[in-house]
Amino acid sequence: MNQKQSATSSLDFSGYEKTHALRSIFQVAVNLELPLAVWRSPHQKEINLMLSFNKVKEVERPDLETSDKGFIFSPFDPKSGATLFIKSDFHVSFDFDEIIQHEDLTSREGALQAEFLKNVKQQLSTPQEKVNYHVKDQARTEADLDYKDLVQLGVKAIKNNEFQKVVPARSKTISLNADFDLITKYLQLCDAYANAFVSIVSMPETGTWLGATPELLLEVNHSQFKTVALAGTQKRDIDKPISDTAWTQKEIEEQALVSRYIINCFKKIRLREYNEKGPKTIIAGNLLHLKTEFEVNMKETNFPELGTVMLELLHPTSAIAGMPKEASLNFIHQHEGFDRSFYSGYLGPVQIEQKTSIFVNLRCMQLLENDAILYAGAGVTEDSVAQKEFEETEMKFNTLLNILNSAS
Ligand SMILES: C=C(O[C@H]1C=CC=C(C(=O)O)[C@@H]1O)C(=O)O
Repeated sequence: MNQKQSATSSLDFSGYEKTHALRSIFQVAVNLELPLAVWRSPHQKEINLMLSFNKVKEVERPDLETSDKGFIFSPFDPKSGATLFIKSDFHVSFDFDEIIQHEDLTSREGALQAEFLKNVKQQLSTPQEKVNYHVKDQARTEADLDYKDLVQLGVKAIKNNEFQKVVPARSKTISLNADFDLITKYLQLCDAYANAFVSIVSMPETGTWLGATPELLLEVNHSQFKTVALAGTQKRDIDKPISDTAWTQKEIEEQALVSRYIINCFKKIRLREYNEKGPKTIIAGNLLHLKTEFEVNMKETNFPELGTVMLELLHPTSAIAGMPKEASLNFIHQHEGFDRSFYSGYLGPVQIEQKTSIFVNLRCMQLLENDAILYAGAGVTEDSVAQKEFEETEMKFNTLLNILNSAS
């Protein structure tokens, strides 16, 4: 029988630089083929590393309220793969220099933890410049249709009244610099994008994904529920105050469609009491977006399972699929021509101190041995110009490329 035991940790990180400790734990987890996630929430300093001493779990229908503590990682399309859950068996929180650990393990997990801790100690005393990460070999699919042609096809379908909006995406493969180090780049992303959710998800089943997303899908913090409608993109001019930003009619409508989608989800469950704030301009690294926030008090509305219900209704939102959902998804499946995999899926920590924060996996890339695949999409409406949407995806790639190409 697997008896639960509360293992006391024998790891002492004092005297080690935070980056070195993070690097050491990451390296040992990968060596032991453990699934792990690293994240830094928007506007926080603290970096979290969570791992499981078990294989990642497949979840058919996430139940956020009754879930174990862990990290959820879901592809865009449920048909392309299951939603995965890394149960938290070990969670280190790098809060400035303080490191907190939580464990509650079975005896098998405890034995693996002992090996893990022993290896981390060894690794801590070894100077290290680079970490390895999980790589999943995969057949690379290149889209048949040129992106601008795909956008034009979308505009034509909109003019034909097939749907109102679609968000076609593309991918781009780049070579990694010979001195690429995942942890160095991760920390640079955290510094550069204070208001993004910056993450690494690495496991044998999915390989390694790195991202800095600006888009919250949903948050449940005690009894407070939040979601946002994020859309409309322009390049940020750092010399200009964001209050001076002007948006075109096309961008205003594109974002309003995402807000309308969220309000329709509330309508479906007869939820009438919500607070709506916005839209306002927000900074997302090198870009600006329009954002409206929606908040619900789950106690006052007597809706304790709102997180789970809304996760099912919201994903994929019209910020990544289109409006109406079914027709735009059909278009994407029929014409996009490549597997989005975990791009525009969702990810985030679940039930950590009664808080769940799930983000849309944007501005992300999948790391291969020597290459990386970047992903980006753009919201297409009746007034879209193909060249502009193409440039927008290039700007979205730059969120990561600016950091990848910077000196380490
Ligand atoms: C689909 C992406 O962004 C979405 C989120 C914000 C703005 C968007 C836009 O303006 O098109 C997209 O809807 C992406 O980054 O790949």
